[in-house]
Formats: sequence, structure tokens, C-alpha cells
Amino acid sequence: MNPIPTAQRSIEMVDVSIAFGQGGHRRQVVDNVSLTLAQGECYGLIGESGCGKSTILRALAGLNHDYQGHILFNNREQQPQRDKAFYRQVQMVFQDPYASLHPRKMVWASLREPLKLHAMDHHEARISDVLHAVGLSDAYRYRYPHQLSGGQRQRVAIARALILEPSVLLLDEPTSALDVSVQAEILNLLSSMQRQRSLTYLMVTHDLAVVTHLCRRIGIMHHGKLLEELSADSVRQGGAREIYTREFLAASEA
Ligand SMILES: Nc1ncnc2c1ncn2[C@@H]1O[C@H](COP(=O)(O)OP(=O)(O)OP(=O)(O)O)[C@@H](O)[C@H]1O
Repeated sequence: MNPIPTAQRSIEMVDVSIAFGQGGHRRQVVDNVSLTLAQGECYGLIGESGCGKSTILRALAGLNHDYQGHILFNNREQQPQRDKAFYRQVQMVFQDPYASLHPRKMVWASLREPLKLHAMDHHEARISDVLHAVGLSDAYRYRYPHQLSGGQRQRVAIARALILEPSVLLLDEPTSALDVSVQAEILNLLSSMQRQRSLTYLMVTHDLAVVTHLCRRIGIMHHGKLLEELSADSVRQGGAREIYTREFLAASEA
């Protein structure tokens, strides 16, 4: 039974399976996964490399239309090809901010693009507000991505996701491409944004300390399956049910 009451459900996948390739090369990458995020919660998804974590995020985000099963948002079933309203509400932040920002667009132009696409008004004020929210002054409007540090670039990528005032952020290893010294800054920023804006986060990460610090529930994936869901406390206290999870957690802490 789904533990999250219907009225509190944000984004959800029910019995979702995803395969890539054709004929004999076809490989099941996500195998019958069901996952519900409560509104305003931070859920962490962990598991070994290649187990299907990013594929799940991409399917939820509407970037991969080729899946079996059901994806719901605020209890409404979504079509594989989402409508504009969905993209305004559900935004993704990628691992590498260099790749997610257009190299020849200044910060203001990258931030204005989604506003134009969604016919939102007050561009100047929204750009200024979101830059301040992510800790960048107005002077950064006129920088190109290559004129920013890695941490500043990720701040702009987060600003670009937040400027549409979404309710869900899908975070694909948002700090792993950054210097260790700036990882904590970006995590603190994400954490305060979540509290201030009551955002729902689904965060994929390899970093166990990050996931137990930020997330209350944690899903462990193995070979495309969601093996088990644990509270952050059970992860810390070694309360995993599955042998694989215990081994994975022990290896991740080492
Ligand atoms: N578009 C695609 N076409 C074919 N195979 C793909 C595609 N996208 C992902 N895969 C494969 O699906 C598997 C799962 O990939 P995915 O990126 O979801 O893993 P992950 O758990 O996020 O890994 P990592 O932690 O290394 O980022 C991998 O074997 C990958 O090679």
C-alpha cells in the first residue's frame, strides 16, 4: 500500500519500466519501479553506477517519453509528452552546469528564456529576485558561463530552474562536478531554497553524507529495481533489510 496519503502526493511513478536498445540488444534499465514523493519532502535515490537512477529522473522530468507504467503529478496521470504546465512545475538540475547553460548566452539571457517560453511577465524583476535568492548580485547578469566559477555556474543553473517557481526539483548529482570546497555551499543553498519555497526534491547522489543530511527518505536501487526505502535514521543506524543494501552502505561509508 502507498504510505503517502493521496492529498499529499506530489510526483509519483507507478510500475514504471524502461528498456533501451532493440532486439537482442534490448536491456531493461528500470524494472517495475513505484515511487511516490510527498509534497515538500526531500527524497534521496542512491545505488551503484548504472542502476537506473538518472533514467528514473529523466522519465519523471518528461525528458524520456519511452516508458511503460504510469507517471502522476498532483494525482493526475501524465502523458509521456507532457504539457507546458507540467514543465513549469517540475524542473531538473543537472550534474554539470557547464553543459546545462548555453555557452554563448549571458546569464540574463539564459534566465529570460524560460520566462519567455512560459509567457511570464516582469522579466527584469524576476531575474533580479532569483539571482539574489541564489546568492549572486545583479552584476552577474552580464557574465557568460565561462566567466563564472563552477559553484557560480551551478547557482545560475539552480536560478534557471527556480525562476518558473516550480514545486518540484529533480536533482541529478547537483554537486558532484564541483570542488569539495563549494559542494557544501550549493547544498546549503538547495536546503534553504527547499525550506523557503516548500519545494519537493528528488535527489540522486553518490554521497551518503549528503543524502542522510538532506533527505528524510532514501530509496536504494539495484539493477533497475527499487530494492528498499529507508529513513535517513535507519541508514545511519544500519537498519537496512536487504543484504545488498547493507553491503552498499558499508562500501559507500568506507
Ligand atoms: N539513452 C540511452 N540509450 C541506451 N542506454 C542508456 C541510455 N540512457 C541510459 N542508458 C543505460 O542505462 C543504464 C542506467 O543508466 P543511468 O544513467 O540511469 O544510471 P545511473 O544509476 O544514473 O548511473 P550513474 O550513477 O553512473 O550516473 C546504463 O547502463 C546506461 O548505459
